[in-house]
Amino acid sequence: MAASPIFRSSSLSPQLLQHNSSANAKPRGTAHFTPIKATTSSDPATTSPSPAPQSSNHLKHRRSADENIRDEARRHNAAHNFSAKYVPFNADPTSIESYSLDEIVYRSRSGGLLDVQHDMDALKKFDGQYWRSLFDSRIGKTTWPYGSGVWSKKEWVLPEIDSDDIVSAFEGNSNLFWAERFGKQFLGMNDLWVKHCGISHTGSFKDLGMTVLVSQVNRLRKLNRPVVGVGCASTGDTSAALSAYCAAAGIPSIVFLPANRISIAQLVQPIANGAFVLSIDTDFDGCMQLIREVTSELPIYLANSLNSLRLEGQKTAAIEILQQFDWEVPDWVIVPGGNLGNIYAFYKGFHMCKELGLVDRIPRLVCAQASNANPLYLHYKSGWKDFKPVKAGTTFASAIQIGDPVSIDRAVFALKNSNGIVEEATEEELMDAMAQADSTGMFICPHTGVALTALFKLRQSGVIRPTDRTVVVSTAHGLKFTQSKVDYHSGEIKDMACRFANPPVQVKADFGSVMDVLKNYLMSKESKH
Ligand SMILES: Cc1ncc(COP(=O)(O)O)c(C=O)c1O
Ligand SMILES: N[C@@H](CCOP(=O)(O)O)C(=O)O
Repeated sequence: MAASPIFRSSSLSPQLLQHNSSANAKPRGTAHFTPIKATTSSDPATTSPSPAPQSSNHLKHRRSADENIRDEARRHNAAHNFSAKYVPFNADPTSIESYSLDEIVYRSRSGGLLDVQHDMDALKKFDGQYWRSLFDSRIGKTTWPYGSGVWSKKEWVLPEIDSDDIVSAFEGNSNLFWAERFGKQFLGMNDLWVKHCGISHTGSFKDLGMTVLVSQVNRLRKLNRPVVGVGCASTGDTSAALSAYCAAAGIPSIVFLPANRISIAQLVQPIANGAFVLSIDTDFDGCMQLIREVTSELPIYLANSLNSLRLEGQKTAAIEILQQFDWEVPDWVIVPGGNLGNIYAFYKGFHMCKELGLVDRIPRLVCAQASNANPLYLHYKSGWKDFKPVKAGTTFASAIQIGDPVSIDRAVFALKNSNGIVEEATEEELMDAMAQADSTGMFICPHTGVALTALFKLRQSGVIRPTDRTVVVSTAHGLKFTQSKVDYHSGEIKDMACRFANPPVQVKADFGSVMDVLKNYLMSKESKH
């Protein structure tokens, strides 16, 4: 049996303290603040090893009354030799360019994307069974920080951050819902699942990435790095997550929102959490361009998924899916795509599980886009010839109304390496799919409607078979998008039949009238029985 990592003490990874001057190459729209070499009393290397695995199993006793869960974690803190650093995304294997995660850098020297690279050799010292048991042992506990679905995989996420610096709402561990009736009734499928990533602290999967990014910012601020606030451009979910996690940590947040293009529920989230909210008269792509320029000039840390830290948290949803299936691999995973960080995050999570021996294959990935904002779909259909951004049109799936996705290269990589597919959904298709899912007991967002449309199409073409185990990723809570449901069920959408609308019946306040409508209703149900 492989040894527990926490039995082995080692010194702090040299990368953590190294400043790579190459980070100072500064392409337009990126920030490279010079880091100050520093250590804190909370460095992993300065803490003593604990005598048992860092699962919560070894914590037999209740902590004393004057101790909170952070204090308790501090007592159990352990040394290990796992580490991670930034490297250019999909770099040539001979490249030696890398940056410490304590540097403020979003782009490689050539202006390309970055990726967080883990020391896989160190992780591979422990076999797949070890990692499966360790992750399984942490589920459903309140031990800090492992009660979070993200931080229960801490060694694979940010191995070097001190647990004390972590900002978490115990996000993740979201419901993997067996869509029994929807699968049978509409698709003839018996093994269809919906991963409800939107049933989360701020109502979307962004919490998974934001806990990681804001935790690292918390650490950077303790290290006296020049970070005065954290900023993002958003279609509504990134801003909600950023403002909540920053508020929890007492860090200023700044959000750039495209005016009149996000739902009221999403707009009110950062306002309530005390963010500095700029409503800008442009679309998301315009906001994204502005925040990139601003964060290269001011000590504002960039929180969009251009920042590869975010994807380290988001990838844990993939690991969680495998874990929820007791480490059996589904055949398909369908993800709605906008700025395209998440599809890569899923790929990365699945791929790490394969590389570290937890599973022996990865699922095929499907990325689903709204037809009104479909640059990836067009690129796929062109046989991956040259990519052209589009001007994104209005869509009910407003959080993916994005024409120039920052993670296009990551998405193409993920799809090519998972034998993936890209599909698209018209407005009518996505709204019908959402209504059909809701009619079977779900309450999904329009983006999940896009993913379900992709599933309908792939079932119709026979690409996905009736018995294939399929997971649709639901990315946000339906309650954030109630106006779209009101419009649909009122049948008031121009050029849309709203086939599954279920409007309320207006009835007079007298017994006879109520009885009449009820009898009609019951008779219509009986005739369908
Ligand atoms: C609800 C929702 N679904 C899907 C997406 C798409 O994720 P990504 O931008 O990582 O492709 C987003 C954000 O873009 C979102 O907010
Ligand atoms: N849907 C996103 C768009 C920005 O995506 P990000 O993952 O790059 O932050 C949002 O909610 O803002």
